[in-house]
Amino acid sequence: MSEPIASLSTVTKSFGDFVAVDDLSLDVRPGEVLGLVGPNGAGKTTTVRMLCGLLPPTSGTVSIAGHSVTDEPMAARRALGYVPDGAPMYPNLSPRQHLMLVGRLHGLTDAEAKAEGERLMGHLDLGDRIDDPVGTFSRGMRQKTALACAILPRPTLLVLDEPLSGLDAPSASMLKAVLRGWADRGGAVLYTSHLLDVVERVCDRVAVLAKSKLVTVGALSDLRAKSGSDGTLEEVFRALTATEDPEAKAKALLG
Ligand SMILES: Nc1ncnc2c1ncn2[C@@H]1O[C@H](COP(=O)(O)OP(=O)(O)OP(=O)(O)O)[C@@H](O)[C@H]1O
Repeated sequence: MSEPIASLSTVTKSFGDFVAVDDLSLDVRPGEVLGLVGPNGAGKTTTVRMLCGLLPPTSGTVSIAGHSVTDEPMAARRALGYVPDGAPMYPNLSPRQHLMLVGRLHGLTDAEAKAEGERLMGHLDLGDRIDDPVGTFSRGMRQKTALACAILPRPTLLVLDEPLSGLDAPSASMLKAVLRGWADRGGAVLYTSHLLDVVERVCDRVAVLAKSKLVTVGALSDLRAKSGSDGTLEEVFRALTATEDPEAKAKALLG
């Protein structure tokens, strides 16, 4: 099997006495969209932040494209495009300024970043807003700008944390096709989401985290076999994470 594009190896992250990610080993393989799912507080964002070099692991190692995220952060970052949840950006800067910054960080010339940035923003229906401050943008517009910044340098690995939130239906459909196309062209995608129907349709493999630990990782058929459920990813997820029936919970909540 070919070398993984990204690896977390026996990674643990503690905040004081609390272990947020416990002894996690996970590979992202070339050509795949890997889904990362789990209940609220399971440790998904903490895992993604460690993978992207934004949070140092307490123990274990993380690498992207063969480069240690802690020892060779610049080389690892050059292989990575990251769209964080909520896409925090510099409010006073325009998409063009963000794209130029990203371009410089990744060794593109300003002319290359300008041309490619304009092309991407045009396809994202934001060509006419490329010089406006992102602080004036809607959530979905910021999300699209963050996506353009992430894919501008054509990274080997795309990491997206809940990327569909805020996108309108056509934009969400386009993004799903982009993820699939990215992987089909030899890149890799780590995709974190609570939208299990989308994860089921887009991802080749799914990693299930619960209570800081990896419950299992595999294709939906593997997860079905492991859970003993023959149903949708949502049903498999409930079985694997021992989540209560939502209807019963809603009844209890309403009293
Ligand atoms: N900086 C921090 N300090 C203390 N605890 C933290 C910190 N960051 C995360 N945690 C804790 O780690 C656990 C995992 O959080 P994380 O954000 O990774 O979960 P998640 O799976 O992304 O959840 P959600 O689906 O709700 O976004 C939570 O209990 C959270 O309170």
